[in-house]
Amino acid sequence: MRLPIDSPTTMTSGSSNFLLVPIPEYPVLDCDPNKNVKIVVLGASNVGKTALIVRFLTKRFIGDYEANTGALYSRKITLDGEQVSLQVQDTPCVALQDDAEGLYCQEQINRSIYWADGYVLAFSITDLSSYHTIQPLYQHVRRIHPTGNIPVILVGNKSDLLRARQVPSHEGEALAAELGGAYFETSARENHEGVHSAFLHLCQEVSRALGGGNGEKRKGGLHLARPKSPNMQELKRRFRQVLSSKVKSATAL
Ligand SMILES: Nc1nc2c(ncn2[C@@H]2O[C@H](COP(=O)(O)OP(=O)(O)OP(=O)(O)O)[C@@H](O)[C@H]2O)c(=O)[nH]1
Repeated sequence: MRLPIDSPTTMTSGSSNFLLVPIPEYPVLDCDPNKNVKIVVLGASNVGKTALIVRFLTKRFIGDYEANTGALYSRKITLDGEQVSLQVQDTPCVALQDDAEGLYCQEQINRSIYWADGYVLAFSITDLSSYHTIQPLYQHVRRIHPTGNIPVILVGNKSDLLRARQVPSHEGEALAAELGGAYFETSARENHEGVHSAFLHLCQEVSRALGGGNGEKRKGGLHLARPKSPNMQELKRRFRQVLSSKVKSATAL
């Protein structure tokens, strides 16, 4: 999902909840690379990748959507008492190929995988097929980073939709153990704390990896341009568009 951004305004229109959320951008150029945590959120369509990011960064849930084209968000956060520059890359969805072995994965996503230091692999507990994309997705990440530790968490989102559950918790836990990461069940819709704990855990893992010997090793391979993302101008343009259409419809009433 891609969101309209850059205004502190909350708007509601009809049945849809249209929340315009400011997510501040910070320059990261002056930052010690070891204090620059880069995370990418990956998963199948509609699992809540954008909702998770927005929940983590703004504590809010938004409910109006547009297919995600891959926004990059920057924040300063405090990790273990230290200021760290955090970048979170949202991505378009990945999908399994017909043989269910390989993945349809846009080049833009490959660049993001290469660029990132930590990985949120997200599925929806209400969508078994989204769970089935995780293993091939992890293999794909592994092909791009064949050596070293890969800080990763597995997130089973939409835990508020218990009646529609298709993936039992123990399957999530088992898969996470196989991938070497922690498992979190979250509801971006209903609960900030769960989402926050999940992202914070990953940030800490990345921060440790960057600070340690392994981090130094990986850093050598990670000096490349940050992935393309819609820039703030584009997001501002969209925000203005949305705002003016809301004003027009309000005037018409
Ligand atoms: N009930 C419920 N709905 C959620 C939750 N998280 C996201 N959604 C809804 O799921 C839909 C998809 O959310 P997105 O954040 O756009 O998902 P995405 O993975 O970014 O989707 P793509 O752009 O297709 O890749 C939206 O209708 C959200 O409102 C959740 O925790 N619970």
